[in-house]
Amino acid sequence: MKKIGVLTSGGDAPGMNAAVRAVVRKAIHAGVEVVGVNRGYAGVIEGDFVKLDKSSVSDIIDRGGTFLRSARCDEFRTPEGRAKGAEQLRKEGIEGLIVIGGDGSFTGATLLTNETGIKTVGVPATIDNDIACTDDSIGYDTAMNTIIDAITKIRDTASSHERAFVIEAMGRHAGFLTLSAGLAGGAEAILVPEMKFNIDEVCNNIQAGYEAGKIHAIILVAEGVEIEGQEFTTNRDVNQSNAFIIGKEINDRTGFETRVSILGHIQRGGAPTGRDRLIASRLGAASVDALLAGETNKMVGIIHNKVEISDIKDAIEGNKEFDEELYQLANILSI
Ligand SMILES: Nc1ncnc2c1ncn2[C@@H]1O[C@H](COP(=O)(O)OP(=O)(O)O)[C@@H](O)[C@H]1O
Ligand SMILES: O=P(O)(O)OC[C@H]1O[C@](O)(COP(=O)(O)O)[C@@H](O)[C@@H]1O
Ligand SMILES: [Mg+2]
Repeated sequence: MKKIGVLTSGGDAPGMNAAVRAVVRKAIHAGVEVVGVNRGYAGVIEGDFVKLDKSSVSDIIDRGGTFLRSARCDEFRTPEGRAKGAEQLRKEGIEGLIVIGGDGSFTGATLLTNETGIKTVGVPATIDNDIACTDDSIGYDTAMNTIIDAITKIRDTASSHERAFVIEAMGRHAGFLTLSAGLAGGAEAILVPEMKFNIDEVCNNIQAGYEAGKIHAIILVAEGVEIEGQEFTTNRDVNQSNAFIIGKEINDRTGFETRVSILGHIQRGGAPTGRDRLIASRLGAASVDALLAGETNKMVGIIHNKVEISDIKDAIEGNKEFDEELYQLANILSI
């Protein structure tokens, strides 16, 4: 392989830049040319390419977002869009493509490979950490720390005013981010889509804490939680968020005056943590190794602190196991 492409796709995640940097420098080290694709699959279809050399990735290891920019591209969901994309890649001489993104981006990658023969390797990057075949995805650790920081700040004002706060965290349909941030942030209650909850029980626990002298209560809620009788909503329409319904219940049933805080896209930004820079560097480099070894339809991940290569199909379709033990521990420690 003489020339490879790299793109970032789907929701951006802190550490994507560090991953692109690793791809570029590892490939050049191996004597391979690298082309950056701007704006994910939209750039593939439009042929929006930029040649990347070692210096073009200087000063980005510490920057949030993605300098290649990202997109959600509907045209790539069609076979015609992907055929157009493959034509652009071939015209540019790109023989293999590294896709840094989430499950949706990987679905696009595997369809591109199966339909057109363009080789692809995925690098997991999403704050949601909802991808199987890797313990962590790039961006998750930074987002977790952003949420913890928000909890700490909100707890200050919650205590001053003796209030309860329902804080909504991202994660689409998954509660991984909420669980880890809620445990590490010391939330009084953690509500995630993977675990059924009883609003009476949640309110009783909060009320018991209030009566025992607690002057704050933090209820961390994943955006994907479902409440019986309510339709699934995400924070794209904050006014529909289930966090408001939960907040009203808590306000009305406990002695706590309650406020709701939707953290939103603040969770996607900021300088990546050391841990995210490390896994981004390791996975970016490993994706180049995999592509140059002739692999395709694969994803590189980190399992038990070792880089592992998996079939991308397993990463997309595999159910990432929710850690119920950790959830139980969080409940015990919160009371
Ligand atoms: N089923 C699909 N078929 C083809 N392409 C897809 C599919 N799902 C997602 N994609 C492509 O990947 C992009 C990113 O996916 P998305 O789900 O938005 O984010 P993420 O990759 O972070 O999960 C989409 O905008 C689309 O271009
Ligand atoms: O930025 P958008 O398009 O509003 O999407 C919000 C969604 O993207 C995320 O921040 C990240 O999800 P992906 O990594 O799968 O794109 C989700 O947590 C959230 O539900
Ligand atoms: Mg996704």
